[in-house]
Amino acid sequence: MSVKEDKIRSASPLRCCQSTSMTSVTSNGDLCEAKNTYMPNFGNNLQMHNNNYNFHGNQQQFKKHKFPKRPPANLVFDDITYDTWTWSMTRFRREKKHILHGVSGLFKSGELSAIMGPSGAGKTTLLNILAGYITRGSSGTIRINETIRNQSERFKKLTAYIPQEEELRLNLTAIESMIFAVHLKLGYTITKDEKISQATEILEMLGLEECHHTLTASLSGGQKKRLAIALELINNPPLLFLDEPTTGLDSLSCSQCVSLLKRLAQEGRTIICTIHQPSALIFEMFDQLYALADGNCIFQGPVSGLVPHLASVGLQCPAYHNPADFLMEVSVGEYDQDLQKLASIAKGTKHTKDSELLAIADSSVTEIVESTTTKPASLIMQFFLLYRRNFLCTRRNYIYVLNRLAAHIIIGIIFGYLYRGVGKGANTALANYAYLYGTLLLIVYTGKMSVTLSFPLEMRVLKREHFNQWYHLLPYVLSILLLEIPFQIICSWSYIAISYWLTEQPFDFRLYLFLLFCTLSTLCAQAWGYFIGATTPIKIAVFIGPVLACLFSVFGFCIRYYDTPIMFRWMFHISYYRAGFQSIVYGMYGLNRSALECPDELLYCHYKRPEKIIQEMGIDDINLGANISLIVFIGCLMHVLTYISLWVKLNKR
Ligand SMILES: Nc1ncnc2c1ncn2[C@@H]1O[C@H](COP(=O)(O)OP(=O)(O)OP(=O)(O)O)[C@@H](O)[C@H]1O
Repeated sequence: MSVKEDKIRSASPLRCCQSTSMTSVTSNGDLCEAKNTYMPNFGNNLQMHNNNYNFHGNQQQFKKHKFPKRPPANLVFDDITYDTWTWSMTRFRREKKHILHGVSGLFKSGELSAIMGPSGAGKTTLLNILAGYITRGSSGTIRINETIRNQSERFKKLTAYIPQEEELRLNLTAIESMIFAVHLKLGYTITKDEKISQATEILEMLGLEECHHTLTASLSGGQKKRLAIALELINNPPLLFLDEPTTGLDSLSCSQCVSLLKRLAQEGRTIICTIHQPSALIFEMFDQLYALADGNCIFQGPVSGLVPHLASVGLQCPAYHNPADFLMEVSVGEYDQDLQKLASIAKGTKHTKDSELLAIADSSVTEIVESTTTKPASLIMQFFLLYRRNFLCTRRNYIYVLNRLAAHIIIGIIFGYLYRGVGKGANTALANYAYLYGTLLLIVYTGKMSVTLSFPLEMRVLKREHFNQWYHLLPYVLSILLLEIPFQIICSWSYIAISYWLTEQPFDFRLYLFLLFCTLSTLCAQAWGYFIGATTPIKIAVFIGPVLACLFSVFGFCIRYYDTPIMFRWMFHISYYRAGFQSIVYGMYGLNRSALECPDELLYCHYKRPEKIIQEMGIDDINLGANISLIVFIGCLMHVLTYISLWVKLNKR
């Protein structure tokens, strides 16, 4: 190292990080040794990073794509607390847990700010509260410029939140994801060509031009992260929150990601992210630092001020030490420092921050909201876009689709073969009874379980997209249902077509009754599946679904109404399975069906007269209309309950 370089290093405010790597990236993304790039002050360091972390030469693109200028949105928060209740396994009682202890601070527009602290310090919790992603359990005030933030839509329009797991649609390519997002977010405000060129430009700006046609599932961790950012940049929000954007990335992708965020901040956005333990190089790229320990703020200010601040309280950062690591060590108590004291010193600096804030000329929130001329898609357009997107994803996932269809066809052949010809004979009436039960059980299971298991996975993407104002809940739910319902009907009918024919059931109006009740029952089960999937964690959903199906299937098949203990008779009345099954059996053997065939070699056929079956099963006086109403009512009720629970989950966090 030259004497000159040595001098430069010792002049750096982060002089304890002399071990900083000097590697950089060329325009084609290769790692190489940096030449004369280390700058002694933070303003110039940015220059260094801009030179080093050039996303495949997309600097020009960064300049080319101009987002409309929006007024600055500064975020000020005061006395934020967050409490939650936990269950103590040792004391067997609920206990209140204080996670944030009245933290205050300021994040300014045009700056890239980091919330740092050891694991469990409350970083994600604070970020979520500031972003509005968590509302319950917290207190304190959050202001955007001078306006106190509440849960109204206009504040949500100003922010974008990117969770740690990006939660992207894995079956779409990068450009498809962008184009759907552009359509949803910008509606009819710009032409289709403008939308496509905007999507392309943003992707190029973020160094994803090579990945236009790559499925999101195949993107690398860093590319996924950049795609998640690109998707949220479309409507140009002035405030961007990112939860651990660098976690899981290698050092190169990490630097690219932070460098990108820095550039976005320099365009006037307020960018806040949590970060775990950055390298010295990445640490330097942040403008502001907000350090947390045990739910208290122990430092807030420019990154360059950290080492001098710690030194002023007697915590000398050792030479050759990354200040970010040093901060972590202090935060976990390795230097026996009283963290409460650090917290109270940090609180003392708050007044300076307030006066600083007053000095920044603020625009009102209304002005910021009105600074964009774009309007999102209408509800109907949202529905069609989401429907198209789901259709595309389902088509791409054709293995799953084919498996589901094939399973119904194969089981139809197996069941049909096992029970072949049982539909017409008097001596096989009980076997037919078992076939009818098995058929209903199968389509109830497949209808329910296919969505019970897939819906919890949907929830995470739904949460991110809905929170970031991509669409409303109603078009989303309708777009899912109107794709899933026809598919389930096709699957059930494929099974029925094969097994009904093989078992030689009557081909008259009874076929239509059979189809009607099978279809209603499978759709009602599907509605239950959505409800269970939307309200319970996946581990519970996998057994709750089958248990409920088994429980309700007992009524009507294994046990008659009059044999059921009085205390359980209500289950008879609300069981859609019972209603479906009894109606199917009634349709098969009631309604004046003529005598069943009794083979010549048999002297006596107990069920030659079909009404005997329904009399013995105690279903000779059922009301088909009432059963249809019950199944339809329960199906609709479940959809309404699913909608309400989703709404609560998305809006009352
Ligand atoms: N809903 C909750 N119920 C119980 N405890 C919670 C809840 N949310 C957060 N916590 C607790 O609050 C503390 C802070 O959590 P948080 O996720 O904010 O930490 P963090 O600093 O982001 O940690 P990490 O870096 O490991 O992600 C942790 O001890 C966590 O267990």
